[in-house]
Amino acid sequence: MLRIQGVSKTFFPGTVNERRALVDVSLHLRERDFVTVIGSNGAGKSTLLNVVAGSIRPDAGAIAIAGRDVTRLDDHQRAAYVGRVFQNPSSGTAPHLTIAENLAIAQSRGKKRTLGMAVTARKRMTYRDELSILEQGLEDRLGDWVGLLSGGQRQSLSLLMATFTRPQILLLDEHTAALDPTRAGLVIKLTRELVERHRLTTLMVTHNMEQALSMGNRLIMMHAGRIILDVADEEKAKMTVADLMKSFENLRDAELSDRTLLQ
Ligand SMILES: Nc1ncnc2c1ncn2[C@@H]1O[C@H](COP(=O)(O)OP(=O)(O)OP(=O)(O)O)[C@@H](O)[C@H]1O
Repeated sequence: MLRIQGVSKTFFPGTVNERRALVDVSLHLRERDFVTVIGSNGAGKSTLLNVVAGSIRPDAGAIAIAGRDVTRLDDHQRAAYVGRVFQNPSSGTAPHLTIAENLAIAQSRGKKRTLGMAVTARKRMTYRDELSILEQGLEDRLGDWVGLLSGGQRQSLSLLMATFTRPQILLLDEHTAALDPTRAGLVIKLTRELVERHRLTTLMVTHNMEQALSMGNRLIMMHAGRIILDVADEEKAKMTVADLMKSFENLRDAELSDRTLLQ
């Protein structure tokens, strides 16, 4: 479903600010794989999602979604294939438009902008049905501005919007990190339900080890632009937070000894 082959990305190459964000990364997701992505700050997790979404063009390598090479398509051209939810609840929704208008935009994603953007009575019924899945009463607030919603409600709406057109790939970039634990829990429950219901293939970045272990069928750990751990199925099911912490500690130790060697 998603094939990332030998992808590299360096920001500001050849300058003092050079950052090797991705180094020859290859990753293949089968249909309905749900992969959680962990790693320390600056490991390359968001850049990985950005190159899949098309908002960053890699320096080398190729990306194919559902068998189609999308490497040269920009993010607008990939919108029909990719749904995305960001960390900031404001990023996925338009605050000065109503809930119904936001959903109409989501519905038209990846299609030519036509009269289809109008919110018809029939569409309102569909939106009501879809919103009721969130169990937050938003189905009765179709005409409310999205800016009036709480962070958790906006993030739930973002998730619904990202999955509205049943994308080939769902990208979740720390989408619960800005929420309090109760709201984060609700959004995680909703994530599981929507991924299951629409049989989505998903890449989810998180700093929460428990989330990374309890969600999905596969986990990858990134460090310095590379995938350094890739576990799936039973092997993943057996892993504990302590195992993951140990992997992080080993990395730190290895880095410290590298630095000592360089001195
Ligand atoms: N647009 C950019 N311009 C310059 N450097 C960037 C840009 N985006 C990312 N980087 C750099 O690339 C490296 C990887 O960043 P990235 O945001 O992918 O890491 P991350 O694993 O998502 O980190 P975090 O957990 O802190 O969000 C970092 O060194 C970062 O400073």
